[in-house]
Amino acid sequence: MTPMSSISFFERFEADILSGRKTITLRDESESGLVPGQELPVVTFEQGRWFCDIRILAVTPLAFSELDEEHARAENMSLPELKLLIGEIYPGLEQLYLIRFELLKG
Ligand SMILES: CC(=O)Nc1ccn([C@@H]2O[C@H](CO)[C@@H](O)[C@H]2O)c(=O)n1
Repeated sequence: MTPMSSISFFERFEADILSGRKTITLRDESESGLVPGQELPVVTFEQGRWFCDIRILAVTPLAFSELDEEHARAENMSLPELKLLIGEIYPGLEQLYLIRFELLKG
């Protein structure tokens, strides 16, 4: 598999990521190949516009049914909001991957 050289986020999460309020993302298997320590550019899903770089801290399999308040907090949303959102992005998908990251400054 070709290593991912950037990661995209919906534009509406840009402010949360830049302020450090959002420190995880939940993705499907296609984005699970990221490696801890890897640094990569972050672009908007809509326009492909760069807005920061992040360092990957951990990639862990996580079932939809295991989502809890702590995950929601790290997404800066409530657990019901998070479950609704994941259900919209990945309808019916049980196997998710929890990606923890930190914002690289400067
Ligand atoms: C193409 C594609 O899948 N793009 C995605 C997928 C997910 N996410 C965000 O990650 C968290 C959990 O899924 C939520 O905050 C999501 O909005 C995102 O911004 N962009």
